[in-house]
Amino acid sequence: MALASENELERHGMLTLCLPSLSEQDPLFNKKKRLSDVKGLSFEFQIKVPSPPEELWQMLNQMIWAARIVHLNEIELYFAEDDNSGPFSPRNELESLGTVLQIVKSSILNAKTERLQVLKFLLDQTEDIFNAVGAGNIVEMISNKFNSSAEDSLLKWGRTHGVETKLRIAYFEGAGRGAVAIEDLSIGDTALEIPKSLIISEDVLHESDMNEVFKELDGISADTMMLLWSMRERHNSESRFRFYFEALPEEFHTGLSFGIDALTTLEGTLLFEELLQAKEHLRQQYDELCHTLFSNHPKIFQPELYSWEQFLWACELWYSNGMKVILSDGKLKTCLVPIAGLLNHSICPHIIHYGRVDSATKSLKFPLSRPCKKGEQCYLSYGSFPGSHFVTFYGFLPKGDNPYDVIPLDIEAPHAEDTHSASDWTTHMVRGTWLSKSKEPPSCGLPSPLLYHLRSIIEYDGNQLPPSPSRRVEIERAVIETIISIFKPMMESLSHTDDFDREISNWDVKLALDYKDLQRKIISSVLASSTIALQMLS
Ligand SMILES: C[S@@+](CC[C@H](N)C(=O)[O-])C[C@H]1O[C@@H](n2cnc3c(N)ncnc32)[C@H](O)[C@@H]1O
Repeated sequence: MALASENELERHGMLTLCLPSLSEQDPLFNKKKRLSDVKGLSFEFQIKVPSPPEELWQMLNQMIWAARIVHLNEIELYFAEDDNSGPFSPRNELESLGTVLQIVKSSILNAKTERLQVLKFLLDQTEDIFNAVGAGNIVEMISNKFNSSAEDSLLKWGRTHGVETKLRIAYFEGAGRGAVAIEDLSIGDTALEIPKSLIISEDVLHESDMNEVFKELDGISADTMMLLWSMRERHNSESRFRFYFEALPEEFHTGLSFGIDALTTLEGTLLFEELLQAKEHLRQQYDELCHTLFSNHPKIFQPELYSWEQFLWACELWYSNGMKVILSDGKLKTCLVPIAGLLNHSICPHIIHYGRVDSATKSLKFPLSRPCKKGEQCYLSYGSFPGSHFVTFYGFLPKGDNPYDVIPLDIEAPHAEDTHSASDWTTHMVRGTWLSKSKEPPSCGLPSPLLYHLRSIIEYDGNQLPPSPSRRVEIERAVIETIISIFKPMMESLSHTDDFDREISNWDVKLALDYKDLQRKIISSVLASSTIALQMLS
């Protein structure tokens, strides 16, 4: 039967709204398709006009569910249980509601009378849900007064060069400087706009005498060149980015600067190994550069500006302040963006999309994905990272429940022929089971892909027949016991009492202790859920 065209449907009093459907280019396409099929969701929605509010509500919910699936990232999808329709994370929720809002808004443009009423209803409801996302997830920081002369000069310099902003700078306990809205800002408003000419990108190298030296070197990356450039530019009183460099901290407190006490505190955690490896890698890189650049070109790379400590400072600058930006030539580059670099991160950020220089305005815009009230701190998303990444490269742990705080598991994928049904996940992980909505057996909050995977390994006993009920219980018990056997030793390695008193410790030991506490909390939740699952089985 031929499908009715949209115009025909409109004549018959039907309203059609279409979400962008799942893209086959998306590497997660198959998994998302399976999930949307399980939930019986489609990406095209039709409703009679007029319809009672309950029916409109139902359709809006279905639209939001489908949008959530479209916007799931890999970690969210791993933990998205079949019986859970979301919300999956603040990030996913903001993206999904943003998509729904955009579709409703674009349909409103040409709508009249009853259709307009329906669309207005959908718009108001979506905006209310949006406001609730923020309200439920904000972990406010405490703002203190501070002497902001360097920041004032930076803002003044920015404004004279075309920066537009609806933000001011304030100081926040435990987070340093941050940006606060100077008026009520709505979704879509541009909180900050930085002209392309103020963005520190590879382009600055073309004006630098370093470029000739870099051309002689094989294999030096653009990021390393920028790092070396910024080490010298920081001390250049003639620099056109002088106000930017003057407003940077003298020291960065990231995991890469952890002292011996903080590292000792982390022993037994994965972060301990990660930090040692990251630091060793940077030291090796420094030693190689030192040999070829600093000794062969001492006039350009003056030894007093290129110590190991200054190299580490520049690495921390780029890791904690670098932003991935698509420049006018369409290429994605890590850049330093003056003023935008003062925005702090939140799990529930206001700004998610900011990565492309607008070719019409030749500027980088920071539009809001959720409203920000006057006086509220305006947060950016640094990305969906686990705590270990934030500690290593940014030197903090985000407040609140971080849905990306996962512990990766080193479980080998079985060969397809060794199992009844190979899971389509090749890597596995856990996170705090308090984040799971499926607390009931058999999963008890443990991730289904992991249970499925272990089941498929254990189930295989050369017998292709479906297991009997008693064998099924045996398999289930073996699955949970395997999980306990992985996490019990992890917990034991973290369970000795720490040697340091948090109250009188340095920033790095405090952060290491916080990280360790978080790891303990995640592992003990996994063990508690496993114990409940075992009790249920007996
Ligand atoms: C891009 S800068 C942001 C501006 C920074 N607060 C400053 O004063 O320069 C990133 C750094 O800000 C701090 N930061 C950002 N978000 C934070 C948060 N939610 N909690 C604590 N510190 C945060 C961390 O020190 C991080 O390395």
